[in-house]
Amino acid sequence: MIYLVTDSALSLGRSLVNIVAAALRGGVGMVQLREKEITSREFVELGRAIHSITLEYNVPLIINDRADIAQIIGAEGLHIGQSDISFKDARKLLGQSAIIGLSIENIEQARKARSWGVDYIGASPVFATPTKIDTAPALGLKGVSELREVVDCRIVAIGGINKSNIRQVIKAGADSVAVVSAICSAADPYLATKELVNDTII
Ligand SMILES: Cc1ncc(COP(=O)(O)OP(=O)(O)O)c(N)n1
Ligand SMILES: Cc1nc(C(=O)O)sc1CCOP(=O)(O)O
Ligand SMILES: [Mg+2]
Repeated sequence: MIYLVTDSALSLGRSLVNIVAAALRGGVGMVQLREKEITSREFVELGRAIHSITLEYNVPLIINDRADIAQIIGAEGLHIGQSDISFKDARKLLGQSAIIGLSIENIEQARKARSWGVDYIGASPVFATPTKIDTAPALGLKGVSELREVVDCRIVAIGGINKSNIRQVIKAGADSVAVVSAICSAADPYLATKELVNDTII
C-alpha cells in the first residue's frame, strides 16, 4: 500500500487538495496531512477540505502531530513521533477506533510500540532524505529486515523512498511505504502514484 504524507512546501506551488485528489485517483491507500507551517485554524480548514475527498474514496485520513485537530475534523487517525504526545494519551483522547501510528527509530522503540498495541509503526528513516533532516540515522534495508524479524505489527517504511528503491523496501519486509516528495513533487502526481502502486505488486 502507498501512504501519501503531504507537504505543501514541496508541492511546487500546486494546490494540496488537487495533489491529494490525484494521488487518490492513482490508488493511495492512506493519506497523512502533515503541515508544519500553518496556523491551527488553517490546519482545520485544510483538514476538512482534504477529508471530504478522502471520504469519497473511503481512504483513511491521518493527521500528523495534532490530536486536537484529528478530533475536531473527525479524521480516522493520528501519526505521532517519539517527541509528540504519548501513544497512551493519544488513544485516550481519540478512542479505540482511531488508527494511531508511531514513528520508531530503533528496535527497542519498535518493541515498546508493539507492546502498546499501536496500529502501525513508521520505520524512520529508511534512507536519508532532504524532506526531513531532523531524523535519526537511516535504518537502511537491513534495518527494515531486522524490524520485520522482531515485531509482528504493521511496518510503514518512510524516508527517501521512490520508484528506484520501493521494491527493495517491500522485499525487506515493509507492509506499506510512505512517501512525500515522490508524489507531492512529481510532475504528474497521478501517474507517479500509479507507478508506485504498481511497483508494490511484486
Ligand atoms: C508514516 C510516518 N512515519 C514517520 C513520520 C515522522 O513522524 P515524526 O517523527 O513525529 O516527525 P514529523 O513528521 O512530525 O516531523 C511520519 N510523519 N509519518
Ligand atoms: C515525514 C518524514 N518522516 C521521516 C522520518 O524519518 O521520520 S522522513 C519523512 C519525509 C519523507 O519524505 P520523502 O518521501 O520525500 O523522502
Ligand atoms: Mg511528529
